[in-house]
Amino acid sequence: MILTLTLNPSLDRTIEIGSLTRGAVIRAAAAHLDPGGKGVNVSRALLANQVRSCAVVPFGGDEGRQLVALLSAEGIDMIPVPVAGATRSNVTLAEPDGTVTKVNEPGTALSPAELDTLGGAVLDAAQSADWVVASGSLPPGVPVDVYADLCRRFTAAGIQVAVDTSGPALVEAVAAGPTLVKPNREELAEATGTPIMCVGDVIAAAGKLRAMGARSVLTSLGADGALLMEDDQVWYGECPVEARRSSVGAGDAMLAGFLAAGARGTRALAEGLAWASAAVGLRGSRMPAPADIDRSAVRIGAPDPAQPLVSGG
Ligand SMILES: Nc1ncnc2c1ncn2[C@@H]1O[C@H](COP(=O)(O)OP(=O)(O)OP(=O)(O)O)[C@@H](O)[C@H]1O
Ligand SMILES: O=P(O)(O)OC[C@@]1(O)O[C@H](CO)[C@@H](O)[C@@H]1O
Repeated sequence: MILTLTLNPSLDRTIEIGSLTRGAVIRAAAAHLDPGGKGVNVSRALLANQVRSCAVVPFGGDEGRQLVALLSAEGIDMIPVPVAGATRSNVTLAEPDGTVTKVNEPGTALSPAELDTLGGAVLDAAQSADWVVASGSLPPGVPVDVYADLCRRFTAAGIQVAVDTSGPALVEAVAAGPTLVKPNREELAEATGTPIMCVGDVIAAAGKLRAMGARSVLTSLGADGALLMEDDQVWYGECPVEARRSSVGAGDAMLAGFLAAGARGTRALAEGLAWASAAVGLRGSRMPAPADIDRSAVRIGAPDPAQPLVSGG
């Protein structure tokens, strides 16, 4: 079972527009409301593909109750933890060519008592877990080493830990020796303080994260695919998408597919790429089901360090 923790979940509202014009009144073509948050999405993707997962989710206010209702409607196995602050709403403006502009609220602070309750829920549920996935941003007021602390506890107990976050929380978590981290290009560049313009830069930066403590580094690179570094091996892969609709949640789908396929080597990398590309072809932050996933377009091989990264970085 894969347990996910999302300290900062969200209601994800995706609004489909023709084009983004600042200062204008834009008449939306359609709108979608999805349950969101990075760990939540990992659990949603796993559920959609019949892989056992449980999501620990703080929720507050009418928005939090709506989040829990949406997750219940999807059949998510979850441990909802009531908190005082209202669950945030994040808005995506999606254009016909797949370009997305995203506005994420900071979320509301968690009190030390609420954080303790969440930590206890995770520790209890982790007793029957193979993996713990700590994923997403931290709400205001949460100590930056919260993922690192959980990482130390679980690795000491022999439970594998995956972390997908950014900034100081990622740097702190890496130092705690997680089994796996899943930064995107920008998060990797920020964590290592190195510009990332080509595949060789990704390899060097992922090597820095391993030297800092991470055991495996799965770096997602948007339209440029992904690079996996584990032990002394490196693989690069890509999976073109015919019709981009929304890349929101594609990294979460990648992590879910990678974990579902055993979280090591080219088979897991290929599955992560296939799930991620499927997510890009779906509206909003929908997670792919088996019927959405096409593995035939996945290409895996040795990286070419000189290959430039062409998607936005
Ligand atoms: N335009 C695209 N074409 C093909 N694949 C894409 C595209 N955008 C994203 N992907 C796939 O999705 C994966 C994750 O994308 P990205 O690197 O943007 O992750 P992310 O920033 O963590 O996403 P999110 O935080 O929204 O989950 C990529 O590694 C790639 O496999
Ligand atoms: O603010 P964070 O936690 O970094 O990201 C939150 C978020 O953008 O991540 C998911 C996509 O990965 C969305 O469901 C959600 O809105």
